[in-house]
Amino acid sequence: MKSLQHSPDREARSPWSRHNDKQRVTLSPPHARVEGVIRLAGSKSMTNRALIMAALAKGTSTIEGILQSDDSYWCIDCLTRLGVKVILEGATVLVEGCGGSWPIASGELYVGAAGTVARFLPGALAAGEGSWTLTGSRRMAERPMAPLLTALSHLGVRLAYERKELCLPFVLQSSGLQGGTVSLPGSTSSQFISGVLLSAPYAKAPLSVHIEGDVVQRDYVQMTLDMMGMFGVTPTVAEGGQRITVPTGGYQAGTIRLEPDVSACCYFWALAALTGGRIRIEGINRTSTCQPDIELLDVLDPMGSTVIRGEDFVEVAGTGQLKGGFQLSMQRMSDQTLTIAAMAPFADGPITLTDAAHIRHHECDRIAAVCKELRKLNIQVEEHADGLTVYPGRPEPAVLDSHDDHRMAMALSLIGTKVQGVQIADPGCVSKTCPDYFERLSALGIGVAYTEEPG
Ligand SMILES: O=C(O)C1=C[C@@H](OP(=O)(O)O)[C@@H](O)[C@H](O)C1
Ligand SMILES: C=C(OP(=O)(O)O)C(=O)O
Repeated sequence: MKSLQHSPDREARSPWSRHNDKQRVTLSPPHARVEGVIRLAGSKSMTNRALIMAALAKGTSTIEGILQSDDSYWCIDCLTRLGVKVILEGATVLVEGCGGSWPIASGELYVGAAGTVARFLPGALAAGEGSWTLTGSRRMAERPMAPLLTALSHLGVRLAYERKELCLPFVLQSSGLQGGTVSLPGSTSSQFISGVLLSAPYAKAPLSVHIEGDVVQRDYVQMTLDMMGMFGVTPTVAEGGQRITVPTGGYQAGTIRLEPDVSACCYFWALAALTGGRIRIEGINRTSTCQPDIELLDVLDPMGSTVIRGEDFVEVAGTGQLKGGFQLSMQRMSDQTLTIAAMAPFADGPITLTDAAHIRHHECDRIAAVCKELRKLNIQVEEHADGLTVYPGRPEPAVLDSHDDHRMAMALSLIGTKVQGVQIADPGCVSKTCPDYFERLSALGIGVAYTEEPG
């Protein structure tokens, strides 16, 4: 096989990762209708928010139903290196909070490829006193950090960059956060805003966050506010959501149960829609969840699937024939751009996805990457600055590059559930958020065969 253009950064794979000895996975369509009732691990976004707030809180918190993946591993690893006791019992963690004062006030912290850790930890560190070096994966060192770091320096944090200004790696030195007002944009990532908000209860005076302009995936900011409430802090939202003021006082420990990861659920609902199968996912309530990717259901429905929203489950049943011929803004659920792009060749009309320019700064340039891989399957695609148009077609077998991106691998694998001979390089990358993805596909009747790395 031709060598991969994007050699994976295996250092960012955690002990919770699997299949890093596999060069490729070959997928095959199922022999029978895909049917199943499944329960997935906790949301990545909720897990890392809960871990960080529990670590800052006063007292011991119990977090039930966490995700065990690379992103949460590196979060726990950083907190442990800061001297916080994190005890894992199955999918429950007990976190002995430090009350805002980190027991180990220096050292090196590696955030892996996790945007949530890279963007949430600096503020949390700055809430206490100390000097730490933050490093991350090759890609994380390229991903934007500037608005967050500029805001933190306005709040009194000192930052010294080791390679490139306003990027990882850097040394962060803090003697506590000032209060007052800080302005920052959310047009590249909502995580900058969440990162400042999570630290704000530890500022020396009330902190008011002024958001400049639109926020991509704004619902993740709401998730941050909702979860701050679970740890006893209630921010005030004004000016149509553009100003958020956080009282001082810090978090109180608590016991919380996390929802399943809806972003991962979406691949299984998409699988049902694509193959004419039926997948019920338990533990999720369509109306109460704070995870924005739930809106994929509102796309699968008009695309021709039946969506049943129960009290504690969501079920999708597909007909196997998808409707296309529409344009859709992905601003609120941009992590699902790749999922819809992978389904689109099987629809009966072109699908245009827009308002997702910021996903060029995710685990890879997702717009360029998905266009490139769809073209390898001989699918007609147009790349736009903020999205893409995918035309109906018959995908041909090909070896696809996952670009060291879990969502590229998970979304492109869906094509292999319809077409024989689709191969995905570096299947291990799914461990960023869903280490057991291929085992779950296999349990649902999809053919999953691995090719080992040579030598
Ligand atoms: O706050 C969060 O947990 C997330 C916010 C979003 O990032 P951006 O706002 O950077 O797009 C999303 O893509 C990511 O998977 C999780
Ligand atoms: C963009 C993503 O992750 P991160 O938290 O690293 O930004 C993602 O999971 O799709």
